[in-house]
Amino acid sequence: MPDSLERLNLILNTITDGILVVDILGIVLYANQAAIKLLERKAIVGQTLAIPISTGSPEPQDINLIRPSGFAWAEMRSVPFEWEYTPAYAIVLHDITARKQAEIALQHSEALFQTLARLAPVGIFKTDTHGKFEYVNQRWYDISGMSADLALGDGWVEAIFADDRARVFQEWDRTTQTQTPFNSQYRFQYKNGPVHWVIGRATAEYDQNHELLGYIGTITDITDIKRNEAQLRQAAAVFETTREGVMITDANRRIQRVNRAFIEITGYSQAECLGKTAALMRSGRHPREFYVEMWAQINLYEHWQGEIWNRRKNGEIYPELLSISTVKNQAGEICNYVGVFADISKLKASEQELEYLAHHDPLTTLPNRMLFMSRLQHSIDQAQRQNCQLAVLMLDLDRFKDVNDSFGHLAGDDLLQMVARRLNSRLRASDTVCRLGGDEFVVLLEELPHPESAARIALDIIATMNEAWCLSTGNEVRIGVSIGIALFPDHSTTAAELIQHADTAMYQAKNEGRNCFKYFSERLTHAARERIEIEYRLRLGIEKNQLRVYYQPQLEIATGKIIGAEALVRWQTDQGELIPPVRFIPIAEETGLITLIGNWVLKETCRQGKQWLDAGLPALRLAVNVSSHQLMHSDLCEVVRTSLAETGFPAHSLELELTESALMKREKEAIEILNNLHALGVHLAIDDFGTGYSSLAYLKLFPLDILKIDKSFIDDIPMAIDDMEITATIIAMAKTLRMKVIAEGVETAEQLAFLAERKCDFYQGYYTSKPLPANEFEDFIKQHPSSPLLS
Ligand SMILES: Nc1nc2c(ncn2[C@@H]2O[C@H](COP(=O)(O)O[C@H]3[C@@H](O)[C@H](n4cnc5c(=O)[nH]c(N)nc54)O[C@@H]3COP(=O)(O)O)[C@@H](O)[C@H]2O)c(=O)[nH]1
Repeated sequence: MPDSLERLNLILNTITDGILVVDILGIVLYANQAAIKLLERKAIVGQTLAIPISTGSPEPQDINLIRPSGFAWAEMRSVPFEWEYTPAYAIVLHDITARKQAEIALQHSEALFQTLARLAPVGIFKTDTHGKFEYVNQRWYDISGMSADLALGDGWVEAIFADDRARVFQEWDRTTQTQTPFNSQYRFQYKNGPVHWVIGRATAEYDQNHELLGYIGTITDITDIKRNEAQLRQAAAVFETTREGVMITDANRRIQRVNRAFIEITGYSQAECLGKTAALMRSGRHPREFYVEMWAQINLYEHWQGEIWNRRKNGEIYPELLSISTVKNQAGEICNYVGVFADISKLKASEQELEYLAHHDPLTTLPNRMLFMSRLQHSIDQAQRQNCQLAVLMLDLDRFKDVNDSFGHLAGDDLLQMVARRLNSRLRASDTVCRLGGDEFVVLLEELPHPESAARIALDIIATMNEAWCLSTGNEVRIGVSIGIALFPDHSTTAAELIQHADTAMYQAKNEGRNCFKYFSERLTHAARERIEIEYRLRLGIEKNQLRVYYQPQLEIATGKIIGAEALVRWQTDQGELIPPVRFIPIAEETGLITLIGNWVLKETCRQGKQWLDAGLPALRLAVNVSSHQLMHSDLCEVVRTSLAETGFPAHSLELELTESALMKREKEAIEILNNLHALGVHLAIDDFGTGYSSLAYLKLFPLDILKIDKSFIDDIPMAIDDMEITATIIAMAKTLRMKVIAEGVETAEQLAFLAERKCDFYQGYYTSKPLPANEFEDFIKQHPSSPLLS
């Protein structure tokens, strides 16, 4: 390199721009240090360059340089000139890489901003230092309703909802004055367009020198959130203020939330329920199957509604009308169950109240006609199934009108209430008393033992009504009652007809002079009156000591010896009439008088027996009848024990005759009583054998000594082969059981001969003697110490 070039090179190497000399083919002829550095090539002279060496214009041109370390930018100027006599170009390369990169970054950032501003879900605005809008994005327009050109400057103010404008200005002013961030909720509405709630945020923007450039802000549309908030507030208000209890559970039915009404109804606090299941309130009134079915329905139909009994915290059980619904998540899975319920205890109570009012007489609170008819129908159905009798008694008060007319309706009402109370107190709990209206009452008697029993109750009612009545006015009055009686099934089998017949009978009673009863049929009225009269007279007769004991001899068939007698009661009236037991024993059994009579007969027989023993008569066994009522409703053992003790009659000389039906009524109790009696030493006989359903096995259960063949089997011997076979069988059976056998009602020698042939042990009957008064029986024994018949 010549000196001049050397010096030029030294100079050019001090320049920061790259200097190149290239020939017209682009081969580098010279490069200064700055060019070598810029192009990042060491041995560049002699090489070609991939740059436009001649632009044809002296104007600078930005070119892109490809370097090992990457792209670079240079501003290139090229000037043609002659280098060592050869045409060439002098090229100056000014490194503008940093500026270019900044420009590109700015372009990218601008593009990015535009994209973000376009896609952003928020409205974006930019203002100058005075708050005048310089830019808004599309979303800002969507929210505000105002186009960008109108919003610029102060135009945006028009888009603020009128009511919020003053407040927004205030807050914006504060932001500009204090240069603190703006953050406010307000509304946009432009020209009656839709209202949009927004959260507006803005912050000041500064340059590198901390000079205020303006403000950049966003508006976020929160209209939906506000709407949801409002709906949630409404739902929360409904949840908390509704009178229905609400319970929300998770998918595992664990309680998550309850409302105030729930707490008030159940008594459980929120904390006491959380995490528990609704089983907390189970009443125990529903079987397990009820809940299984309920949940099956919820799972199938996603809903269940029904009435359910639950238990409050204080233990009270109450009815609820409950709806349970499922709540599902977006995946369709159940995430909650919601139970809404109303406490319907008051509703139920008023329903019951209405039900009560519909079926009861408000004055007396007695059942009314409607309820009576339904109970009567029910009783008829039951009586039909159980083959029972029942009676309807129609009652009409006598002289009630006089009380009303004389003392006023209030006194009349007072009397009716008292009548209702007295009727109720006199009747059994199973009987139904109802008021039909006015002074008419009707009574239903169930499980009537005997048709005449109704008459007895009617008489009791009449007596009760005839007692004095003290009105609230202070007056004492007397009334009567006429009663008509109709019987099921004798008079009718339908409810309506029974009422009608009882009504007819009641009018007949009224026509017959009032204060009396009448059956629907004359025959029954007559029979009932007769029985009632007998009952009345029997009571008197007992008091007046009119009962007698007759003795019918019992003989040993093989020897003809008198071995004892059956004691049989008789009732001898003052007039000397001898009333047979068949006429009064059934009535005595019905009324319970039988116990009185039976106990008397027992004691009298023991007394007489002892007297005969003391008088030197042969030892005889005296048999006394015991009725089923006596067996079950009195302390028979004690009565027997005291009778024996008080009279001194030996127990082994006493025999008690019990009927099959009496033993079969209450088997277990009967066995115990008989065992106790047997332990006393008395003999026990089963009376009327063959008329009931006794079996061999059954007889074995009782400690019986003697079996008495019923008269009905003896009557037709020797004509009735069947009866003879039965009698023979009974005798054989008794022998198997090691029991003695006695036949009753023996009236003929043929009957006796048959019994003797069949080895029957004893007999009694008119063939030898009718039942005799004690003195005659004594004579009989003395005259007939033994019978020569079979000897
Ligand atoms: N609980 C009580 N029941 C008693 C008592 N006294 C009697 N009765 C029962 O009354 C029914 C009728 O008794 P009665 O009219 O005394 O008749 C008895 C005999 O007189 C009668 N009899 C005896 N032999 C003959 C006969 O040859 N012919 C005939 N036509 N009648 C005859 O049988 C009756 C005895 O019956 P039973 O007791 O089954 O041995 C009767 O059921 C008595 O039981 C009493 O004090 N308490």
